Amino acid sequence: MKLFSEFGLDTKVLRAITEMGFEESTPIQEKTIPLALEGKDLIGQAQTGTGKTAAFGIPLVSRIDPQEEKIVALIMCPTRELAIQVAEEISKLGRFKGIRSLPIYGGQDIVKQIRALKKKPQIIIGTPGRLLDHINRKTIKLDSVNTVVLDEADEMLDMGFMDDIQSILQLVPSDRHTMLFSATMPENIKRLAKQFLTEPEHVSVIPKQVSAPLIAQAYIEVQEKQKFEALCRLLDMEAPELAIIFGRTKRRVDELSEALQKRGYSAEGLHGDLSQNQRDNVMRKFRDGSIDVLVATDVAARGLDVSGVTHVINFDLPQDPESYVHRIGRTGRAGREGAAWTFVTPREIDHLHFIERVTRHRIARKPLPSMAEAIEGKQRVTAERLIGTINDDNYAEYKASAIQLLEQYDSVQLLAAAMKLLTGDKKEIDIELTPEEPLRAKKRRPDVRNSGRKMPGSYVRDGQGQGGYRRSGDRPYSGSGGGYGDRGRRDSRGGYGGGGYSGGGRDDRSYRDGERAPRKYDDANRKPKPTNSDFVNN
Ligand SMILES: Nc1ncnc2c1ncn2[C@@H]1O[C@H](COP(=O)(O)OP(=O)(O)OP(=O)(O)O)[C@@H](O)[C@H]1O
Ligand SMILES: [Mg+2]
Repeated sequence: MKLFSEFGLDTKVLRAITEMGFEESTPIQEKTIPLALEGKDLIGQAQTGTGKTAAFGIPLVSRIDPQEEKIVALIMCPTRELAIQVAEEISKLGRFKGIRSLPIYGGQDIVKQIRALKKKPQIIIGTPGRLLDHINRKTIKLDSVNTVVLDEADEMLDMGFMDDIQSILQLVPSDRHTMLFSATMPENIKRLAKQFLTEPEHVSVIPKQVSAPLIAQAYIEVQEKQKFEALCRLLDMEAPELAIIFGRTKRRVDELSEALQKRGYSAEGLHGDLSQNQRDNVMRKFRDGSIDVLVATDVAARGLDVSGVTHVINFDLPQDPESYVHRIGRTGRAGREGAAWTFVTPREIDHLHFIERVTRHRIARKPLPSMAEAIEGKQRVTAERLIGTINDDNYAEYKASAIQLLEQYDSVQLLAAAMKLLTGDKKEIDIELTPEEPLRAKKRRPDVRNSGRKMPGSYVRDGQGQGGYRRSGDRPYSGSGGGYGDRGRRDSRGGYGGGGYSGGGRDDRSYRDGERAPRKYDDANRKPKPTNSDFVNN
């Protein structure tokens, strides 16, 4: 592994990298940074959570002159949350060099964005729809842009952004430097690359061998009606530090987050029908740990990076294998371990096997956690909280009443009652969710093992990656259950005030969660590929 100090980077950029806690480059960074520093066009593919953002971000900020008063770089992302997150990382990287960057996304007050644009950012990070709005209003001009990055390009095309991306790229001078990152390389991405990239270098670090996965994958077979109880037991047993739970539809996400709250969990929902303010708030709370559970549609499946996410739970099976890989890739990032659990109803087992075949990874079957395991988990966490409070030594004012109580009651009795209170147990509250229909494969799945299809590979970690690029001072994730109240390092990304009203609203396309445009692949040579239309929501 190459150290960042060995790339010959500007000292200010290197300082920023060091302050972010990075020492060693990840494989995609090692390959991409030297090429991009030279201005070579490239197509990058690497597993989830392996630092693709810094792979393009570092050379990007390195090549920009802080004196520049025009927009010289443009980064396009599929979702608003991702635009905000990438902007945050770019701003950290460019901080000491004095680089100005700005996220531009739908749902945020356009007047506020226009005001921010007056501060002359050099880098714009945006979703295609809103970017085009600004271009049409002439509040963003692209004639000085010399670098373009397309992050999650395949997802942007799947969302129907092809026309917007093409219109935008046609406005950027053609002697630019272009970098395209994509999890998969379907024909439409190849075509886009051919049209807009110049002799691109293809940088792919997707190991073929399945070994030493950092994400432990398991599934539980469960009836639709039992899913919620199963979820509560799983959360109790595993005691995640932070968890993301994926539901199939917006209604599902709303019902599920509400139900979890009723049962005493600290959970909130995220989907495309919420206002931008609500979305920003939920993400902020999740990032700073004021909620432990994020319930989301696939809008959160791609790219989101929140440190401390130890668990991903697929409450509903995802539509396709790609979605599965991206969803579970929200954990097990940057050399850390993670756990991914998937609920499968009996009628969906075939679909699960299909996902296993495409991802070339066996998903272990696990039994439904027993009531005893759930209780044990919950009590362990409660005990840890109590002990943590003792260690903090900040409870003197409670001592007098404790002594008084001990005169009247037995100590075990008292402590047991206090623990019951602390667990916040609300098992007695009945919950009923609207059932979702099972996902089923309509016809026999083709064997796609030999289709040459490239999956983003969190499931195919190369064993050596383990810990190879852990941040300095990081503590490895210590198995399930541990560390309640010990949030470890947590990015305090926040501070992105969402505006009120949404302007042009073109981006709304990106948030049709659960009803995304069907994927189109027209490469005659490819083996049949799953498309959403292959599955029936019957
Ligand atoms: N060299 C490094 N050393 C340690 N941590 C790193 C390094 N590079 C990036 N990271 C951290 O790793 C995490 C994942 O990075 P990033 O979000 O860029 O991954 P990604 O490859 O884009 O994943 P996805 O495919 O899910 O979008 C981030 O928290 C980032 O700060
Ligand atoms: Mg990413």
